[in-house]
Amino acid sequence: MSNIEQLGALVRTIPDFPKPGIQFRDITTLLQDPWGLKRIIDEFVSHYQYSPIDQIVAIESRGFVIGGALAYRLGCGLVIARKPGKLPAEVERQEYQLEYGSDSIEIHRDAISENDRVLIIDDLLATGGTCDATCQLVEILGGKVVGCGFVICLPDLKGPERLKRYDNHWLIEFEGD
Ligand SMILES: O=P(O)(O)OC[C@H]1O[C@H](OP(=O)(O)OP(=O)(O)O)[C@H](O)[C@@H]1O
Ligand SMILES: Nc1ncnc2[nH]cnc12
Repeated sequence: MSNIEQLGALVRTIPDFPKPGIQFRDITTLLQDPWGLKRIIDEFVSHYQYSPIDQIVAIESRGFVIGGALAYRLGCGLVIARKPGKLPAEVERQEYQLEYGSDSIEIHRDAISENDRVLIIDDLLATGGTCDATCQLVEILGGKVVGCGFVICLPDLKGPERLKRYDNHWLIEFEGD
């Protein structure tokens, strides 16, 4: 088995969560495996180590875990994009549709400076709504999105098409969702 196949085998699939018909790809089982956690961070480091990045924007909530470890390894800053009402200072907000509902995402207005080179990190790319909204927030604040990185992509939900204007990278794919 390749490293990537082994990583995929560490992801747990929960049928009908949080709604009937959704196959929930649960990365907690991957994160709690010492080899798995190190492997995903090392894979991202080797992909992004020569890209000029000022800030990682990590998306709530599982994106925080990966984004935090990666920002430490790449020596860049960490900005958190949060669900509404969680950030204490002035925010910019975008609404978006999810595979299973709608939501909004917020970022502190002073977290991104003009021309900051920003890498967006999340655990999973499904429809791309969450990441697209986050990219828009970064651009409204004057940042440049240099890439979007995910542990998992569900290509059938067309996230890569929605984000085709960006340089997207993911480690594991699950077809048929
Ligand atoms: O590509 P999309 O269709 O936008 O879906 C992907 C998003 O959905 C999940 O988060 P969720 O909204 O479940 O929130 P959580 O991480 O806080 O549990 C996942 O962690 C991504 O952020
Ligand atoms: N199928 C899925 N599994 C885990 N997180 C998701 N976010 C959106 N769709 C998801």
